[in-house]
Amino acid sequence: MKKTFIIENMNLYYGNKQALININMEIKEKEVTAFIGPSGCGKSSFLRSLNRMNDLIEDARIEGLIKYHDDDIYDKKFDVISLRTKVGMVFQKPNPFPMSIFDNVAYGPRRQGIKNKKVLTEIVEKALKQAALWEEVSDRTHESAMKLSGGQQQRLCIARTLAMNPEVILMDEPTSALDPIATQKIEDLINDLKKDYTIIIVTHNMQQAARISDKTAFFLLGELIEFDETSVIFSNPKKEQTESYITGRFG
Ligand SMILES: Nc1ncnc2c1ncn2[C@@H]1O[C@H](COP(=O)(O)OP(=O)(O)OP(=O)(O)O)[C@@H](O)[C@H]1O
Repeated sequence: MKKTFIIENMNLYYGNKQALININMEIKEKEVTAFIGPSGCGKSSFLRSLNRMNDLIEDARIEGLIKYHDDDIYDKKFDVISLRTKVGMVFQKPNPFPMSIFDNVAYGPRRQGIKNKKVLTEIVEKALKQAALWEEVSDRTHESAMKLSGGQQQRLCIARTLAMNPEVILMDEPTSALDPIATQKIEDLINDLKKDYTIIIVTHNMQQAARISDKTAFFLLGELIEFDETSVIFSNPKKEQTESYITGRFG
């Protein structure tokens, strides 16, 4: 399988504080990769560095190499806008825009210059179907997205990302604000989407990582302790710290 990201000797600092220490990792195409580890270990910081969302944090600084396919994404000439189109992101708290369901999903394509109503309608319908939301909203796409339930809002945010035709979807604890039924819908959706997309998910929920991911990366205090097939991490980890974490001895 092709490599989507190659990360070499990567360090991340917030001012003087080092949050990630010498990370080396390869992320493969069309796999689900889960990042696990105790609070503050750097999972979200690492996720955000993959589409340069850390650029928005004033004193964040990155050293080392992050390659997306053949390109160094921190190269001065690299096009960050196109990176964020290809590498979309879904956040912990559903964050629909205060506008209609349709306009939420059409927002990105419109900003890319698509104005034709028929084309936009097709994009919106396809994205809502892919996000397993269409059946619930097909008769009210003109209504405010704020009226949807939390789980529906999160699937809408996934549809909004899909409408940009990404290759990778980064998810930062996408179910932590949801109830178990809404969580299961998102997990089913991730399972479906991995046929076509590369998915990287930060989760606090180890059962969730075990259920949905192909590979799992365990982080501790800014270091990548172990990265392997999910079945290996959860049944036969090589490092003692991983074993302690997955058996609930800390974190
Ligand atoms: N904007 C920021 N400015 C300064 N320090 C930050 C910032 N964001 C994160 N940090 C610090 O970097 C370290 C890693 O944080 P990060 O949020 O990446 O960890 P995490 O594993 O995702 O934690 P959690 O699971 O609690 O979200 C922490 O010590 C945190 O305090």
